[in-house]
Amino acid sequence: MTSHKINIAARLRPRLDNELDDEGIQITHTPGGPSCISVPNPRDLSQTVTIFAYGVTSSGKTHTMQGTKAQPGVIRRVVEAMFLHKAALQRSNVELAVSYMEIYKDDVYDLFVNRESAPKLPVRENDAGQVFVANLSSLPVESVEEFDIIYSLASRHRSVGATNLNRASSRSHAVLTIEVTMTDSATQKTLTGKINLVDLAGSENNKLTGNDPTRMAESAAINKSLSVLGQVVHALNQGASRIPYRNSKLTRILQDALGGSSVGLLICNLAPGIKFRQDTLNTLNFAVRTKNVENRPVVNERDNRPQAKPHFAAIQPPPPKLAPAVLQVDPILASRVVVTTNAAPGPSRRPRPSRVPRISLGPGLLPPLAKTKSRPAAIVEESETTVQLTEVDINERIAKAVEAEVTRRLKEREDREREERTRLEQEKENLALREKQDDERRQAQANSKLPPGVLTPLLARHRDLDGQLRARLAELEEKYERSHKELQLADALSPMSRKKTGRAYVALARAHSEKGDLKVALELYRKAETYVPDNIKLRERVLEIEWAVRNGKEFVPSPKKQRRPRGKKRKVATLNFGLARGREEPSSSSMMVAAAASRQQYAMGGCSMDEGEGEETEGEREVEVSLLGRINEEEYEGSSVAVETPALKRVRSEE
Ligand SMILES: Nc1ncnc2c1ncn2[C@@H]1O[C@H](COP(=O)(O)OP(=O)(O)OP(=O)(O)O)[C@@H](O)[C@H]1O
Repeated sequence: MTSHKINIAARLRPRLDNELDDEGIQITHTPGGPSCISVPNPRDLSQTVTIFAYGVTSSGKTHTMQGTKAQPGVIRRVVEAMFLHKAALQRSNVELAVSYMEIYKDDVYDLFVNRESAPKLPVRENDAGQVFVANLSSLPVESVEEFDIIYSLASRHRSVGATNLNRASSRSHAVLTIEVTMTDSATQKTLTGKINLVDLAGSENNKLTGNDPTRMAESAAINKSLSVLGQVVHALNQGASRIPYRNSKLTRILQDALGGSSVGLLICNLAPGIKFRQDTLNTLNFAVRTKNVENRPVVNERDNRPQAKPHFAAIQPPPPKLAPAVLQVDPILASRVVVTTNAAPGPSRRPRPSRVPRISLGPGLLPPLAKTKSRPAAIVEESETTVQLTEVDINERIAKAVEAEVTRRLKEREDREREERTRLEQEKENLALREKQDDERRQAQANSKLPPGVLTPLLARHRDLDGQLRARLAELEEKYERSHKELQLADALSPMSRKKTGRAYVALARAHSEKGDLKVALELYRKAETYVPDNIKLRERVLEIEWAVRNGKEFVPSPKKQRRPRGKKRKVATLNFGLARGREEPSSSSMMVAAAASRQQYAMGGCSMDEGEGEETEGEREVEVSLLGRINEEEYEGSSVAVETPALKRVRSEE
């Protein structure tokens, strides 16, 4: 099914005899072209033209806008043209003023102010919905030469940096605005307008530009703002209900040039070469999308003559006297909204919501003509009845609406102020409460403090204990490691070898203990224990030495008996040797000899054994036998010392 759009026609009746020609509506007919009905809109005080240069970095945007002395750029040419035009206008007084700003990393700076001292300027919106940069200086210029001086000085303040692609790359978006005020001396009408000349920073690929961290940060801000610019254009083309102008300062400032009431011109700067192919495509795509953005330019005219008298003033009673506040805003609200029709062929777009905040209409106020198309039935009816109203009625209604609006705004302001006061009071209370809590906490801390001098010794003791504990742990670990290894070794040995090793350790330990080297002796005794774990005497010796070491006491081993001459010992040892070799069942006497010999050997190893004559007990004997078993004389040769014990004597005498 094909769709048809509704065609719209407008018919303006001629003025009646008693109506003044106040030029409230102007119609322009172009033969064969579109006709235009325009109504002045005091809410939009500027007729604006915006020219902006767009393209990848190093594509020639600055060259296009700024140019050189030999090849002047767009800015110089525009100013020249304006002054030429000014000179041609004999009857009018034309004034030009220039402002110049840059948007660097999404902050706005005045380029007429020295960069070091330039503050960030806020972007604001006035009551009529127009966006402006607050505190931006505007300098009047009288000639092209004067402009040249001002402009070249200000351009030096612009943020420029070297990249791989451009040794003088603009790091900011620059917006130069020329405001024109033209007053016709004869008619006292003032026309205002302005032209924005924008040198955008170029989109950047950090790989190609080789940016350092500073440049990267700038590049991120540039790319982000350009991306928002693309989103704005896209949203405008889609007829979106929300246009993201506020997402960057660039789009916010250029709001009027993008879907607003200004005439726009986009210059696409393209860089040659294959490395810019994708950027060229991007730029051209952006241009195609921007081409579809519709702006609604208006003529801005202000009438400086005294206000025309209201119609039917002679026959109607005077309008009611309004409050002073109402009278102040009356001229603004008495105007009507802009209605611009364009009969040019082409696809019509969905209506976009106006960016300009409109004053809410009170009951009885005539709805604007532009809205009649989509008004609900109730409003349509009302508008039909209001056709019969006189000018006085209309003024009365307007006055009432204004009054209502002013009251509403005042109330709103009061509410806001009240909220702010409440918030501040609440904050104060919170602060006081927090301070009180802090004080209480501090007080509690102070009260809970220990008396001076108590904590220090405790801590010191704690530190000492800590150190002791750590040392003990290290010692235990080391011991465990060692004993573990020793145990493994002991397990691997045959019983005989274990005994031999045990004896060797005992002998060494004894030697050290005699030298007074108790710690080493203790270690060696412990090692010996690993190999002969069941020896009670050995255990006792270990405990004794441990105690002596722990308490710093001297350890006095039991005194050694006088050693027997070597020959004698050999004799005994030979006897024992015979026993061992023969593997005979030992007789009780030979057992005694073995026991006696073993006792000698053990004593030589250093264990505390009773070596006193005739003092040998049954228990000792058992220990000796169990520890040493059969003695192999050769094992002890060289280190053994024979002692003539009473038991040995007995054995001898029996033999
Ligand atoms: N039409 C041109 N004729 C001769 N030289 C040009 C032209 N356009 C650009 N250039 C040269 O190319 C270089 C880059 O140009 P320019 O600085 O204007 O690029 P840009 O797009 O502003 O870059 P950026 O975004 O990095 O600021 C400059 O040296 C400039 O003189």
